[in-house]
Amino acid sequence: MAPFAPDAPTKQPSPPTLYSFKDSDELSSSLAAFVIKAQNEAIERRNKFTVATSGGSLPKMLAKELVNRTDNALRWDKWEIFFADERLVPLDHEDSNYYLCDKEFFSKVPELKRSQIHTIDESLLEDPEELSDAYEKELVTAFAGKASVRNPVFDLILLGMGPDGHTCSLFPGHELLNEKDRWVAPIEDSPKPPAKRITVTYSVDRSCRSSADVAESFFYAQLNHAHRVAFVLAGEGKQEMLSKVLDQPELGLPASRVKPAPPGDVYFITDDAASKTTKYERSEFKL
Ligand SMILES: O=C1O[C@H](COP(=O)(O)O)[C@@H](O)[C@H](O)[C@H]1O
Repeated sequence: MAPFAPDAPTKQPSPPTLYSFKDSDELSSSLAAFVIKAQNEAIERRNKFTVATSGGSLPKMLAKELVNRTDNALRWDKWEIFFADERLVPLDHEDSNYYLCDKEFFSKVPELKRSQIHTIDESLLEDPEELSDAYEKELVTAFAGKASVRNPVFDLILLGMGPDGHTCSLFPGHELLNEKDRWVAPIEDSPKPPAKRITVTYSVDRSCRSSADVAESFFYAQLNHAHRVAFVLAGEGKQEMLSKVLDQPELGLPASRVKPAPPGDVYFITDDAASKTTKYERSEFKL
């Protein structure tokens, strides 16, 4: 399979694809099939699978059909897991996205080693800037093998969306929506507690930092540089905001701004309760 080579910046991102399923069971089994396809393509491409996950309602829906499988479809040894956002609390704190993912998902997969899961550095909790820089470096190092080369492109980014349209820890109207420099940024005034967090940013336009990177003309990362980005949303509580995000992208809500550079794609994988009111066209789920 050809390596990911983002097209010229003049090419427009593809519109989102909406898959809607009758209930949460169907959503979870289709999500598992979607993840396995992304995994298989990534392994064929680079012999590993890099995934960024979120907290909130996602880990439970993700785990439902991924853990305890008996069909050998999952190649856990190839997974490298990162966090699309994280709260600045100890990793065993119940507000931690790692803690939640571990409780719902990782701990149920004995094949997954702790070294495959890239968590924040707990020793830096008192210094959000430092911690955020360290996590960015962690990401760069894991992707490129050395911190001086910077070209992470996630194979899959899994996102949730809050009732205000926030995704990761990117909140409506917040200055971080315009962050063009950092791939991972700290936020200390999150309107949803806890206030201190880090988040992956969009950072699509500024895809290089050093002149060497400029010469290396495709050099892409973050939310808008991934093979696949998937929002996973279930329940009536997501209905109103999903309609706004899909039907009124001009509102510029944080979730609407996720537009991966071609050939990356963005998907909304929902149940019918969440997608009930959107007028956006549903696509037939085929892999
Ligand atoms: O604060 C956060 O919220 C979002 C959405 O959570 P959900 O419970 O509405 O699914 C989540 O995606 C993010 O990781 C988390 O830090």
